[in-house]
Amino acid sequence: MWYHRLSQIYCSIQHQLKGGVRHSALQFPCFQNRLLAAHRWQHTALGPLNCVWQQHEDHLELRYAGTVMRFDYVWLRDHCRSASCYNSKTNQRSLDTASVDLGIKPQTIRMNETMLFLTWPDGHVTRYSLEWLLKNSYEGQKQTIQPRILWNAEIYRQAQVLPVDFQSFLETKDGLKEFLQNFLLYGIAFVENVPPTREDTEKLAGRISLIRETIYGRMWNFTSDFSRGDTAYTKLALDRHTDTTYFQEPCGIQVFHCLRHEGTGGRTLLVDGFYAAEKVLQRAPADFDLLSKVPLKHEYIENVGECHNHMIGVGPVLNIYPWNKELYLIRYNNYDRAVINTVPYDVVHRWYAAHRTLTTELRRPENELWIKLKPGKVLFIDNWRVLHGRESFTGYRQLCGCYLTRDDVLSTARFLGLQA
Ligand SMILES: C[N+](C)(C)CCCC[C@H](N)C(=O)O
Ligand SMILES: O=C(O)CCC(=O)C(=O)O
Ligand SMILES: [Fe+2]
Repeated sequence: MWYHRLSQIYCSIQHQLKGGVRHSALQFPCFQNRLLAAHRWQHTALGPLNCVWQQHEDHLELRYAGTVMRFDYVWLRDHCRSASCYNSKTNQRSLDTASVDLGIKPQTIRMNETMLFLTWPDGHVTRYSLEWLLKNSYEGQKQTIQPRILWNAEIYRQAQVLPVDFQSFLETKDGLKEFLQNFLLYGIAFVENVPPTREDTEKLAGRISLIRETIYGRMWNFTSDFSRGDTAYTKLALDRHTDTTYFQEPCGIQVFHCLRHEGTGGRTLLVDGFYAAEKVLQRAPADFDLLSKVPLKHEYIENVGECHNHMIGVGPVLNIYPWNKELYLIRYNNYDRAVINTVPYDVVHRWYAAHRTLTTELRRPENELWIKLKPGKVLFIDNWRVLHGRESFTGYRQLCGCYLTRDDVLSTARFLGLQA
């Protein structure tokens, strides 16, 4: 499962951090059997038996805080945090990994209540805190999933997520943190009382990230003048989609600020793509699997005025981390999807069926959140998760905004202590 409810996540994190479960080796029947193995289980000498370990031919096995972890010896040597192997001022490795013997084994292993000590054949000593190992092991990582609240219109409305005030966003750490927490949980967040100018919108963006300059510029201001060869620059309706699917790395975040609209229509549609994908996973797991495996191209070809652009991005609709199956990016844009020539005809047909299943979920009316963007209210959209669209409109409508680099937004969130 790539998705867990928030409470479960917090629970398991707390559980890990506090080392909630402390077992002795003998409480586990399977451990008794393992005692018969060539290498015997060892445990910490003093106090509660909260950690047991066993030295195998090619790895070290550790049971700590209810988790069985297995560490490759080269890995243990490579991650040594001693002053000569790791520069803790720059947080960079100094050790030349290529100089580590791939058959390396520790000469001695020792442990106290909180630390593991390994002495290597050349006498070098590596120390690890058990908490660090737990946090950084493969087995620990498998359990870590970005906390998210998947939503449909009802869930989002019920949550009554408040917009953050412009001043508080710009001037207080709490305002910024609240905003980012909302953004991470829901994939959308609002700032209100923003002066309706491009400069103030830019100021907002600069508070959390670098602006990602693209073929559309840095800050863009657009209206229905067809100044660019794309439907966005018309009055036509746009079905739900994610942007810049034709980049090798689609833009992480999109910022929208409607500066003016004198006319009718033009409401914004938002749909949580991860919510829809989860429904596909539950109802048709084979479709989910296919959507995560079939690579597709998206393409942007523009030859209007001075603008000559030809972009191609390749990747599946659903992108999941291979180690924990967590969904992290959805690429969905039927306008910009290119010719499918990456898979044979029979797979193509199954892919169309899977795409239909996802589209059905994305189009369920109860999953649609419709809002009218107004001057002063700025919307941030996680373009890797939440799809946007718009109703057709009449009259003069001017939108400004920008794309943000995802790395920088997440970096700001982490700096504020959020899990991102
Ligand atoms: C936001 N802004 C008007 C600058 C760009 C519009 C990009 C539209 C494109 N079809 C896509 O979905 O990526
Ligand atoms: O006009 C709008 O509200 C949004 C258009 C759009 O999808 C875009 O600019 O990416
Ligand atoms: Fe768009």
